[in-house]
Amino acid sequence: MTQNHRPFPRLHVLTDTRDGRDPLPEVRCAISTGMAAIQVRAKDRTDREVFALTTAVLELARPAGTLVLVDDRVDIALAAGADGVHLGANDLPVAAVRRLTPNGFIVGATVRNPEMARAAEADGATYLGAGPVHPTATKLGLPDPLGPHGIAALTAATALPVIAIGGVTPQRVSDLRAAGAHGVAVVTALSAAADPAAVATALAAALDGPPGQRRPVPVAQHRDEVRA
Ligand SMILES: Cc1ncc(COP(=O)(O)OP(=O)(O)O)c(N)n1
Ligand SMILES: Cc1ncsc1CCOP(=O)(O)O
Ligand SMILES: [Mg+2]
Repeated sequence: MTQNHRPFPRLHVLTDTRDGRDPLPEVRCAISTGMAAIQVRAKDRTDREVFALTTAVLELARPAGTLVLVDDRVDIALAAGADGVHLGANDLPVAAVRRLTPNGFIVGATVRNPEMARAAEADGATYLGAGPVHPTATKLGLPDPLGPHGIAALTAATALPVIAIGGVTPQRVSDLRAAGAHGVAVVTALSAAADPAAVATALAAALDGPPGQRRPVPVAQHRDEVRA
Protein backbone atom coordinates (compact mmCIF):
# COMPACT_ATOMS: atom_id res chain seq x y z
CA MET A 1 0.00 0.00 0.00
CA THR A 2 1.13 3.51 -0.72
CA GLN A 3 1.02 6.23 1.94
CA ASN A 4 -1.20 8.78 0.26
CA HIS A 5 -1.89 12.12 1.91
CA ARG A 6 -3.94 13.54 -0.93
CA PRO A 7 -7.69 13.97 -0.55
CA PHE A 8 -9.72 10.96 -1.55
CA PRO A 9 -9.73 10.88 -5.36
CA ARG A 10 -12.67 12.41 -7.16
CA LEU A 11 -12.02 10.70 -10.51
CA HIS A 12 -12.11 6.89 -10.55
CA VAL A 13 -11.11 5.35 -13.87
CA LEU A 14 -12.08 1.72 -14.35
CA THR A 15 -10.10 -0.39 -16.78
CA ASP A 16 -11.94 -1.57 -19.89
CA THR A 17 -10.50 -4.92 -20.98
CA ARG A 18 -13.37 -6.05 -23.17
CA ASP A 19 -12.54 -7.55 -26.57
CA GLY A 20 -8.92 -7.96 -25.57
CA ARG A 21 -8.27 -4.25 -25.36
CA ASP A 22 -5.22 -2.85 -23.58
CA PRO A 23 -6.47 -0.41 -20.92
CA LEU A 24 -3.07 1.07 -20.09
CA PRO A 25 -3.31 4.07 -22.47
CA GLU A 26 -6.31 5.50 -20.62
CA VAL A 27 -4.73 4.54 -17.30
CA ARG A 28 -1.77 6.77 -18.24
CA CYS A 29 -4.15 9.61 -19.18
CA ALA A 30 -5.96 9.28 -15.86
CA ILE A 31 -2.73 9.24 -13.86
CA SER A 32 -1.51 12.35 -15.64
CA THR A 33 -4.46 14.36 -14.24
CA GLY A 34 -2.95 13.96 -10.77
CA MET A 35 -6.38 13.50 -9.23
CA ALA A 36 -7.48 10.02 -10.27
CA ALA A 37 -7.66 6.59 -8.73
CA ILE A 38 -7.45 3.56 -11.00
CA GLN A 39 -9.78 0.63 -10.43
CA VAL A 40 -8.66 -2.60 -12.07
CA ARG A 41 -11.88 -4.13 -13.39
CA ALA A 42 -11.32 -7.06 -15.75
CA LYS A 43 -14.29 -9.41 -15.74
CA ASP A 44 -13.07 -11.27 -18.82
CA ARG A 45 -9.58 -12.09 -17.53
CA THR A 46 -8.20 -14.99 -15.49
CA ASP A 47 -7.00 -14.43 -11.94
CA ARG A 48 -3.42 -14.49 -13.16
CA GLU A 49 -4.20 -11.93 -15.83
CA VAL A 50 -5.97 -9.65 -13.36
CA PHE A 51 -2.96 -9.94 -11.06
CA ALA A 52 -0.60 -9.08 -13.94
CA LEU A 53 -2.75 -6.12 -14.99
CA THR A 54 -2.87 -4.87 -11.39
CA THR A 55 0.92 -5.11 -11.19
CA ALA A 56 1.29 -3.20 -14.47
CA VAL A 57 -1.12 -0.50 -13.28
CA LEU A 58 0.76 -0.23 -9.98
CA GLU A 59 4.05 0.27 -11.85
CA LEU A 60 2.51 3.25 -13.66
CA ALA A 61 0.66 4.56 -10.64
CA ARG A 62 3.26 4.37 -7.86
CA PRO A 63 5.63 7.08 -9.15
CA ALA A 64 2.68 9.49 -9.37
CA GLY A 65 1.21 8.53 -5.99
CA THR A 66 -2.00 7.40 -7.70
CA LEU A 67 -4.21 5.01 -5.72
CA VAL A 68 -4.97 1.61 -7.25
CA LEU A 69 -8.06 -0.39 -6.34
CA VAL A 70 -9.18 -3.81 -7.56
CA ASP A 71 -12.80 -4.59 -8.39
CA ASP A 72 -14.33 -7.55 -6.54
CA ARG A 73 -11.13 -9.33 -5.50
CA VAL A 74 -9.55 -8.57 -2.14
CA ASP A 75 -7.16 -11.51 -2.57
CA ILE A 76 -5.71 -10.08 -5.79
CA ALA A 77 -5.59 -6.59 -4.30
CA LEU A 78 -3.59 -7.81 -1.30
CA ALA A 79 -1.33 -10.10 -3.33
CA ALA A 80 -0.44 -7.31 -5.76
CA GLY A 81 0.00 -4.66 -3.07
CA ALA A 82 -2.87 -2.49 -4.25
CA ASP A 83 -4.42 0.18 -2.04
CA GLY A 84 -7.92 -1.21 -1.83
CA VAL A 85 -10.83 -3.13 -3.25
CA HIS A 86 -14.28 -2.27 -4.57
CA LEU A 87 -16.97 -4.68 -3.39
CA GLY A 88 -20.33 -5.37 -5.01
CA ALA A 89 -23.37 -7.30 -3.85
CA ASN A 90 -21.91 -10.68 -4.85
CA ASP A 91 -18.47 -10.14 -3.33
CA LEU A 92 -17.23 -10.68 0.22
CA PRO A 93 -19.06 -8.43 2.71
CA VAL A 94 -17.41 -5.17 3.74
CA ALA A 95 -17.10 -6.24 7.41
CA ALA A 96 -15.36 -9.48 6.44
CA VAL A 97 -12.90 -7.65 4.20
CA ARG A 98 -12.18 -5.18 6.99
CA ARG A 99 -11.15 -8.12 9.19
CA LEU A 100 -8.83 -9.44 6.46
CA THR A 101 -7.08 -6.23 5.55
CA PRO A 102 -4.63 -3.84 7.23
CA ASN A 103 -5.47 -0.44 8.66
CA GLY A 104 -5.74 2.12 5.90
CA PHE A 105 -6.80 -0.40 3.26
CA ILE A 106 -9.50 1.21 1.11
CA VAL A 107 -12.80 -0.65 0.95
CA GLY A 108 -15.41 0.63 -1.48
CA ALA A 109 -18.95 -0.69 -1.58
CA THR A 110 -21.66 -0.51 -4.22
CA VAL A 111 -24.90 1.00 -2.93
CA ARG A 112 -28.16 1.94 -4.60
CA ASN A 113 -30.29 3.35 -1.75
CA PRO A 114 -29.88 5.07 1.62
CA GLU A 115 -30.33 1.83 3.60
CA MET A 116 -27.44 0.21 1.77
CA ALA A 117 -25.36 3.34 2.28
CA ARG A 118 -25.95 3.36 6.04
CA ALA A 119 -25.18 -0.37 6.29
CA ALA A 120 -21.94 -0.09 4.32
CA GLU A 121 -20.82 2.85 6.44
CA ALA A 122 -21.57 0.95 9.66
CA ASP A 123 -19.63 -2.04 8.32
CA GLY A 124 -16.53 0.05 7.75
CA ALA A 125 -16.56 1.06 4.09
CA THR A 126 -14.17 3.85 3.10
CA TYR A 127 -16.31 5.14 0.23
CA LEU A 128 -19.49 4.26 -1.64
CA GLY A 129 -19.92 3.63 -5.37
CA ALA A 130 -23.46 4.55 -6.44
CA GLY A 131 -25.03 3.67 -9.71
CA PRO A 132 -26.02 3.48 -12.38
CA VAL A 133 -26.63 7.18 -12.14
CA HIS A 134 -27.32 7.48 -15.88
CA PRO A 135 -28.05 4.86 -18.56
CA THR A 136 -25.03 2.79 -19.50
CA ALA A 137 -24.31 0.06 -22.02
CA THR A 138 -21.15 -1.02 -20.23
CA LYS A 139 -22.85 -3.30 -17.72
CA LEU A 140 -26.05 -5.19 -18.48
CA GLY A 141 -28.91 -6.06 -16.14
CA LEU A 142 -28.65 -3.02 -13.92
CA PRO A 143 -31.66 -1.40 -12.25
CA ASP A 144 -33.06 1.90 -13.50
CA PRO A 145 -30.70 4.87 -13.25
CA LEU A 146 -30.70 6.73 -9.93
CA GLY A 147 -30.28 10.15 -11.51
CA PRO A 148 -28.82 13.07 -9.57
CA HIS A 149 -31.85 12.91 -7.23
CA GLY A 150 -30.96 9.38 -6.21
CA ILE A 151 -27.41 10.49 -5.54
CA ALA A 152 -28.72 13.34 -3.37
CA ALA A 153 -30.76 10.86 -1.30
CA LEU A 154 -27.65 8.75 -0.78
CA THR A 155 -25.34 11.60 0.11
CA ALA A 156 -27.88 12.81 2.68
CA ALA A 157 -27.72 9.39 4.37
CA THR A 158 -23.96 9.04 4.77
CA ALA A 159 -20.84 10.93 5.66
CA LEU A 160 -18.75 8.77 3.34
CA PRO A 161 -17.57 10.01 -0.07
CA VAL A 162 -20.06 8.95 -2.74
CA ILE A 163 -18.68 8.14 -6.19
CA ALA A 164 -21.34 8.21 -8.91
CA ILE A 165 -20.99 5.69 -11.74
CA GLY A 166 -22.82 4.91 -14.97
CA GLY A 167 -22.97 7.00 -18.12
CA VAL A 168 -20.86 9.75 -16.57
CA THR A 169 -19.42 12.35 -18.91
CA PRO A 170 -17.71 15.66 -18.12
CA GLN A 171 -20.95 17.51 -18.88
CA ARG A 172 -22.79 15.46 -16.26
CA VAL A 173 -20.32 16.06 -13.44
CA SER A 174 -21.69 19.40 -12.33
CA ASP A 175 -25.17 18.09 -11.48
CA LEU A 176 -23.66 15.11 -9.66
CA ARG A 177 -21.42 17.31 -7.54
CA ALA A 178 -24.38 19.59 -6.82
CA ALA A 179 -26.19 16.46 -5.58
CA GLY A 180 -23.37 15.90 -3.11
CA ALA A 181 -21.30 13.33 -4.98
CA HIS A 182 -17.66 13.47 -3.97
CA GLY A 183 -16.64 12.28 -7.41
CA VAL A 184 -17.36 10.02 -10.36
CA ALA A 185 -16.25 6.71 -11.83
CA VAL A 186 -16.01 6.13 -15.57
CA VAL A 187 -15.34 3.34 -18.03
CA THR A 188 -16.27 4.29 -21.60
CA ALA A 189 -15.96 8.04 -21.16
CA LEU A 190 -12.25 7.32 -21.53
CA SER A 191 -12.04 3.92 -23.17
CA ALA A 192 -14.31 4.91 -26.10
CA ALA A 193 -13.01 8.44 -26.45
CA ALA A 194 -11.23 9.58 -29.58
CA ASP A 195 -9.00 11.68 -27.34
CA PRO A 196 -8.85 10.10 -23.88
CA ALA A 197 -6.29 12.63 -22.64
CA ALA A 198 -8.66 15.51 -23.44
CA VAL A 199 -11.56 13.75 -21.73
CA ALA A 200 -9.47 12.96 -18.64
CA THR A 201 -8.47 16.63 -18.47
CA ALA A 202 -12.10 17.73 -18.89
CA LEU A 203 -13.29 15.34 -16.16
CA ALA A 204 -10.57 16.56 -13.83
CA ALA A 205 -11.47 20.21 -14.54
CA ALA A 206 -15.15 19.53 -13.92
CA LEU A 207 -14.32 17.81 -10.62
CA ASP A 208 -11.86 20.39 -9.42
CA GLY A 209 -12.98 23.03 -6.95
CA PRO A 210 -16.17 23.37 -4.95
CA PRO A 211 -19.45 21.88 -6.19
CA GLY A 212 -21.89 24.12 -7.97
CA GLN A 213 -19.39 25.80 -10.24
CA ARG A 214 -20.24 25.24 -13.87
CA ARG A 215 -17.10 24.94 -15.90
CA PRO A 216 -16.83 25.00 -19.69
CA VAL A 217 -16.31 21.54 -21.16
CA PRO A 218 -14.84 22.20 -24.58
CA VAL A 219 -14.20 18.84 -26.24
CA ALA A 220 -16.47 16.00 -27.37
CA GLN A 221 -16.52 13.75 -24.34
CA HIS A 222 -19.41 11.40 -24.75
CA ARG A 223 -18.99 8.29 -26.83
CA ASP A 224 -22.04 9.25 -28.92
CA GLU A 225 -20.41 12.57 -29.73
CA VAL A 226 -17.10 10.87 -30.39
CA ARG A 227 -18.64 8.44 -32.87
CA ALA A 228 -20.96 10.94 -34.51
C1 LIG B 1 -16.78 3.26 -7.94
C2 LIG B 1 -17.57 2.05 -8.32
N1 LIG B 1 -18.89 2.02 -8.05
C3 LIG B 1 -19.63 0.96 -8.39
C4 LIG B 1 -19.04 -0.13 -9.01
C5 LIG B 1 -19.82 -1.34 -9.35
O1 LIG B 1 -19.29 -2.42 -8.64
P1 LIG B 1 -20.02 -3.85 -8.61
O2 LIG B 1 -21.36 -3.67 -8.02
O3 LIG B 1 -19.09 -4.78 -7.94
O4 LIG B 1 -20.16 -4.21 -10.13
P2 LIG B 1 -18.96 -4.60 -11.09
O5 LIG B 1 -18.14 -3.39 -11.32
O6 LIG B 1 -18.18 -5.66 -10.41
O7 LIG B 1 -19.61 -5.08 -12.33
C6 LIG B 1 -17.66 -0.07 -9.25
N2 LIG B 1 -17.03 -1.10 -9.84
N3 LIG B 1 -16.94 1.02 -8.90
C1 LIG C 1 -19.74 -1.22 -13.45
C2 LIG C 1 -20.89 -0.31 -13.41
N1 LIG C 1 -21.73 -0.30 -12.34
C3 LIG C 1 -22.72 0.58 -12.48
S1 LIG C 1 -22.66 1.40 -13.96
C4 LIG C 1 -21.23 0.56 -14.40
C5 LIG C 1 -20.55 0.76 -15.70
C6 LIG C 1 -20.14 2.18 -15.94
O1 LIG C 1 -19.56 2.28 -17.21
P1 LIG C 1 -19.68 3.61 -18.08
O2 LIG C 1 -18.88 4.65 -17.40
O3 LIG C 1 -19.09 3.20 -19.41
O4 LIG C 1 -21.15 3.94 -18.20
MG1 LIG D 1 -17.45 -5.50 -8.60
